[in-house]
Amino acid sequence: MVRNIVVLGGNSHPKFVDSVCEFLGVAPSQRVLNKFSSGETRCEIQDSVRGKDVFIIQSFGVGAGQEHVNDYFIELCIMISACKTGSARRVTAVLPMFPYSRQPDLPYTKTGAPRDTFESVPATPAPSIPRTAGLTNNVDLTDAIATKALPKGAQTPPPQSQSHPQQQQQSHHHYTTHDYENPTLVMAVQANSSGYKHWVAQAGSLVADLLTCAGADRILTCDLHEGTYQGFFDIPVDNLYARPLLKRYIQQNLDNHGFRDAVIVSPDAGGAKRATAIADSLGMAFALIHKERRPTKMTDRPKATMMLVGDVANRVCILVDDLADTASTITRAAKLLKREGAVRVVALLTHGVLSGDAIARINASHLDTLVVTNTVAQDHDRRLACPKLEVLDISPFFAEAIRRVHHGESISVLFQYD
Ligand SMILES: O=P(O)(O)OC[C@H]1O[C@H](OP(=O)(O)OP(=O)(O)O)[C@H](O)[C@@H]1O
Repeated sequence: MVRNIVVLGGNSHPKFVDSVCEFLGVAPSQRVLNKFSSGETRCEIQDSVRGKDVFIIQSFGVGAGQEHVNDYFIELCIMISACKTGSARRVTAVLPMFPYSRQPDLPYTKTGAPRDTFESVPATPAPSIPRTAGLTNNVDLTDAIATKALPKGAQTPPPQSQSHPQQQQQSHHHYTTHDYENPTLVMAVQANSSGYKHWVAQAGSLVADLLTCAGADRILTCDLHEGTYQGFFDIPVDNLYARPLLKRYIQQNLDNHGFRDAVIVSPDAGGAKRATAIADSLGMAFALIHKERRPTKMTDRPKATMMLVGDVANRVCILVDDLADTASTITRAAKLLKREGAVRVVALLTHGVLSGDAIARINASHLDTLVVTNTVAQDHDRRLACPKLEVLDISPFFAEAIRRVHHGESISVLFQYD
């Protein structure tokens, strides 16, 4: 039983909140969290938080519609703010899965360096570039300067009416971060028909700022897509690892196949560090799938091919990654591994977002088993719909981390012998 602590839950993952509270030996505090008919969130904290150490748990899976992630985020901000104005001593936002940390602040080309988004057309005024004369002279200087900024001999971009249909449909498209790999969309982002380079929003920084502005004193989360995202905050961020849980799964469930003969595979270069950490600590082999996007000729458009680095023939493959959203990364990887001779493919992930038709994709894929933790709610219907899905309970880790934060104890010690 932990004293002087308040645990509140948002609407995203009530089972997780109950489970954490059970481990801590406290009851979840009472609150009203619903919506006005206009869709605005209404929050009322019904237990006193004055002078208390408050932990607000909110996760970020996808419910029936894609809009849930943003709804849950606003809920969290409002709850934080309500506790601060209710004189809480400290408010820790507990986000088992952190939204928006996957959106890079600089969109990357998969062929190398970040795209240069610091330049725009028209360019930032400089001595060699004429300044705009103001908004009252009816001259569209945007087009004039854009034309001047084009290299000699280059074609003027087509007028708006002739733009590619895909560009016109962009506002209705449900984006994934894979869109940074889609040459058509990337070209549309880089230079639209008016010659203006679209400014890509720095959503990651904004989300960090919003949580801090709402009044969060501390963040507790797990397996951030980018570990460096912690640096976006000027409050402490504790980033837990699901690694011990995933390792235990490998040791206990793949022993019949001799887990040391299995191969840990990272489905893309971005997750290689995460996957090698597990492979190294279990003394297992490692393989990497590399997405090759370089055109072979100057005139070729970039085309994705997946390349396997490592030997998987006649072996069990364990794909390790932080998350599956549309599940296309792990299903494409599973197909390649089977083609290269893998006897069984198991995917071990921290966050099973599984949005859109991910479940159908997994069911139809070469993947034999998908193991995720419950940082994102995996309801009964989803488990029924996907017989390949297994769920590991990570709530005891969070309960222990909350207890440690409350008592000012070390969090890193949790992973010392990992
Ligand atoms: O289920 P999916 O929709 O395929 O998404 C999952 C993939 O997306 C993320 O990586 P991302 O593609 O953002 O690239 P990175 O790892 O190189 O940052 C994540 O690490 C997975 O690999």
